[in-house]
Amino acid sequence: MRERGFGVRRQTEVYTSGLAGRLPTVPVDPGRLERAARRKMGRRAFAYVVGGAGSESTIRENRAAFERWRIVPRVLRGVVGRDASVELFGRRLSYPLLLAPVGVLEVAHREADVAVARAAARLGVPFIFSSQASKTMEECAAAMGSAPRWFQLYWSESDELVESFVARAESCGCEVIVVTLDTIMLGWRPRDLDLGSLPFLRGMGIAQYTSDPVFRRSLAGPAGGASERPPVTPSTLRALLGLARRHPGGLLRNLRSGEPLAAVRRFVSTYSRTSLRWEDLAFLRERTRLPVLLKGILHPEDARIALEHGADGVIVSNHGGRQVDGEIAALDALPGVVEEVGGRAPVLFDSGIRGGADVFKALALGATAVCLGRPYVYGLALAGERGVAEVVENVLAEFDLTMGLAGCRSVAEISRDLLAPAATPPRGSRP
Ligand SMILES: Cc1cc2nc3c(=O)[nH]c(=O)nc-3n(C[C@H](O)[C@H](O)[C@H](O)COP(=O)(O)O)c2cc1C
Ligand SMILES: O=C(O)C(=O)c1ccccc1
Repeated sequence: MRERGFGVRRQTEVYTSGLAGRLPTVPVDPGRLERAARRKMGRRAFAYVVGGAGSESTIRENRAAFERWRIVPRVLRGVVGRDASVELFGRRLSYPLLLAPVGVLEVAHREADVAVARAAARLGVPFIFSSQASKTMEECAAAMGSAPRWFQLYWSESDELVESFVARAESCGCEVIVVTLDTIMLGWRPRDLDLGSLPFLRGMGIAQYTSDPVFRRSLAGPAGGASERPPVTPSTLRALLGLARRHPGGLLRNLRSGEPLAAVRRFVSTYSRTSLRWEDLAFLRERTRLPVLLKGILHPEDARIALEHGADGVIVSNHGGRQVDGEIAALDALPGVVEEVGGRAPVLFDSGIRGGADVFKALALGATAVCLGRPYVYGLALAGERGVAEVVENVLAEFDLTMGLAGCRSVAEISRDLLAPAATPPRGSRP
C-alpha cells in the first residue's frame, strides 16, 4: 500500500509541519500520548485500558525488559531504499506490524473498532478484530475494502458459537484465526475493582455476540434468562438503561423484554471455556482452512506442543500484563520460544511495544512481526481514526529510521548481533 521510504518522508513531513507551526494531532512521545488520553477519557475508561493484573508488576516488567537490551548499529552499509516488508501467511505486508485485538473499544471512542479499521486499511496494517469488539466484524470489514484483517477468537463454551464466529470471520475476509489462550478468565484488576467498574463495563464489547444468529437463538429459550427480572435498585436501573440503549430494538421494548440483560448473562456464562485442552484444537482445525495462531504463549514447551497440535504459529504475549501479576516479561520469553520453534512457523510478539525502536528489538530477538496494543487505543480516544493513523505512522516512521540508522536495508538484516545487554540495570522506563 505504502511505498518504500515512507518512514523517511514522514519524518521530513513531521519536521516541515513543525517549522510551519503545525503540531501533530496526538503527542508523538508515548508517555505524553498516554497522559493526554488519561485527561480525555473518563476515569473508568482509562483505568480499564491502562490497567493490569495485581500490582501491575508485569506491565512494568514488560517495559523494563526492553530497556535491558541496547541497539548496536552498523555503519556505512548504504541504506537507501529500505524495505521493511515481511511475508506472513502468503501475504506481503509493508511493515512487520499489526494492530492487536483490543476489546471494548467503545470506552475510547464512539466509532470504536470501525475507526480503527479505517485507519488500519489506510496504512495497509492488518487489524485483528476482537471477539469482544464494540462493533461487529461485518461493519469493520465493510470499512476496510480489501485491506488485510484477522479474527481473534475467545473460545466459547458453545461449540456452535465457535463455529459461527469462525464462519463469519471467513466470510468477512479474515485471513488468520488468532486463538487467545491467556484470558480463559479475566485477570485480577484492582483498578477496575476499586472504581467499581463492573456495572460500567457490563454490556460493552458484546457486539459480535448480540449480532450472532446462534447467540441470539440461545437467548430465546428459557435458559436464556430473558424472563428473569432483576430486583430494581437505582444501580440496576442505571445499568439496564445503559444496556437497553446500546442494543437494537428500542429502549422500552428492550427494557420490557429483558433481552439486554439476558444477553449479558448469556455472554458472561459462555464467552470462555476454562476446560479447554490441547486436544480441542482439532475441532477448530477441522472447521477452517485458515491459518490458526495461538496467542498468549510464554513457555517454550507450549510453543512446541502448539505446533504438534497443528497451530500455524504463536504470539508470544502476556496480554499487556493484564492477566497474571508477576509474570515473565513477554520480551524475556521471546528468545526461548523462537529457539524452540526453530523457524518452523512465525513467532509474533506483543506486550510493551511503544515505539519503533521496540519493534526493532523484538525483531532482532527473533519475532516475525509485532502487534501494537494500548498506544493505538490512546490515539483513538484522542482523535478517532486520525489519531489511530498518526500513532501507527509514528511507530512505523521511528522503526524505519531505526533500521536505517542501525545499518539495515531489510527486515532480514535485523539480526541478534545488533543487540547487546544493557551494561546497567534500567532506571525508570517510559510507559
Ligand atoms: C483494553 C484492552 C483490551 C484487550 N482486549 C483483548 C481482546 O479482546 N482479545 C485479545 O486477544 N487481547 C486483548 N487485549 C490484549 C492485546 O491484544 C495485547 O496483547 C496487549 O494490549 C499488548 O500489551 P500492550 O498494549 O501493553 O503493548 C486487550 C488489551 C487491552 C489494553
Ligand atoms: O480486558 C481484556 O484484556 C480482555 O481481553 C477482555 C476479555 C473479556 C471481556 C472483555 C475484555
